[in-house]
Amino acid sequence: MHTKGTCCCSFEDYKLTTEWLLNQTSHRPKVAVICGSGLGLLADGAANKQTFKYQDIPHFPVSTVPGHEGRLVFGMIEDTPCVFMQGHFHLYEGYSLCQVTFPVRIFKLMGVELMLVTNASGGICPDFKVGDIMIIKDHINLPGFAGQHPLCGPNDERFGIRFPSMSDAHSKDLRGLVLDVGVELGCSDFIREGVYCMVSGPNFETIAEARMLQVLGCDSVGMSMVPEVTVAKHCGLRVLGLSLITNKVSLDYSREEKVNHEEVLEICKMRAEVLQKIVTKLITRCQQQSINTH
Ligand SMILES: O=P(O)(O)O[C@H]1O[C@H](CO)[C@@H](O)[C@H]1O
Ligand SMILES: Nc1nc2[nH]cnc2c(=O)[nH]1
Repeated sequence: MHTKGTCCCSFEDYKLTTEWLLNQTSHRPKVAVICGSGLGLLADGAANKQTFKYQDIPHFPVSTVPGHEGRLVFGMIEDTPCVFMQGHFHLYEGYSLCQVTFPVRIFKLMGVELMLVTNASGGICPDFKVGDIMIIKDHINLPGFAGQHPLCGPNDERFGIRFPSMSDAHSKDLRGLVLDVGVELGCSDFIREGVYCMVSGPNFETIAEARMLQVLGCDSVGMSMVPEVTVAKHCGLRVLGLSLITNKVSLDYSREEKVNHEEVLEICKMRAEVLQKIVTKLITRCQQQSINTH
């Protein structure tokens, strides 16, 4: 399982990792939060924390990208038991999509009902500003169009059906709730909604590629999240994605600025605190309204 580039997770692998974790912790999470680049501190608000390094968890891939700590943190947000992934996995690291999405099925087997995904992305929509938080309304699975899809291969009915619908991948109720939370926290002026496109990376877009994505209806672009959301939806989890706009994607040949990962991490640092408040309030509101259950 630690070998890169192979698609090799059996039901027994998922079960073994789940049982190992459940034997090591008394936490029984209902909500999973995947923290994107530079956003690991979303776990800081949790109480009663118990932390595992990815390298110590059987079958877990390890993080290789700066800004991804590589730790699984269990903890309570008020009365809700949660698990946070401080760092997630990418195709460009050399992992198969089976490895990239491995934790999602562990969450399912542990009893998680709701998955929140955060990430960093480049803004394509001309109205977006650096620092905006985009509620993901929908996504485009560009690698999936070329056969790089986490559900390719034999379907395991214990997780979900062969041909799952993705037309409601991103929960409408939860998207509405983020808008309400934004008003309560006084930050609705930088909360947006839009379509996220996944590319494999690791290079940032050429101008021609960025223009193509704009024509396709993409509001932002990044290198993650879509495989995890697809696998989560396949196995019946509710999903909400929040993408921090860390840079404006160049659509113009006369523009001199070039994006880099350090700048991405800098913007994440600037907005992590407010994102943490949104995530915490959202989880609390879900608990109050019991909308994290089906
Ligand atoms: O999607 P996350 O991992 O948050 O980060 C985004 O930022 C990194 C590039 O700077 C890439 O990993 C891209 O996907
Ligand atoms: N592909 C891509 N990923 C990003 N992650 C953060 N910014 C960007 C971007 O501009 N393009």
